[in-house]
Amino acid sequence: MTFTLTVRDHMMVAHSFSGETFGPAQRVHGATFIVDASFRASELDTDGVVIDIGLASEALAEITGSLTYRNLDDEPEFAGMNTTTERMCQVIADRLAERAADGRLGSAGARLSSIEVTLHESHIAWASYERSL
Ligand SMILES: Nc1nc2c(c(=O)[nH]1)N=C([C@H](O)[C@H](O)COP(=O)(O)OP(=O)(O)OP(=O)(O)O)CN2
Repeated sequence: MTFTLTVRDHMMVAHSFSGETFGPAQRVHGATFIVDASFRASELDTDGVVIDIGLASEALAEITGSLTYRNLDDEPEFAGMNTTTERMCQVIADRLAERAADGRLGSAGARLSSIEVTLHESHIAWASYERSL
């Protein structure tokens, strides 16, 4: 039995990719992603929630806020990395997992079984990454 709570945010970034696969996207281009973060747990807490929506929204907003309006090519942490939709799902999920581990998601952090992040890059394409906690 698994319960899921999902919150949504968005972010706007610029980036370029390395590799012939990407054609014109090897040049710097912009992307506006809708970002969905899903928190999963097998049990609800005594309030009947997986995680408080406000807490989950704040955590996601902190992360998207730290990335938005940036050219990811200029960010040292992404040096040598293609910041694809898939990769950015992993980056955001890992940052949420850090927050679960260090207590910033409150008591939910200890109950969560996994976090899944989905980035919608357009109405026809999206990617997801799920990691266990
Ligand atoms: N698996 C992924 N493929 C691509 C990603 C990605 O993040 N993951 N990103 C891009 C580009 O950033 C952009 O979103 C689309 O660029 P575009 O050149 O339009 O790419 P398309 O594959 O849609 O079209 P082409 O026919 O290759 O130009 C690209 N791929």
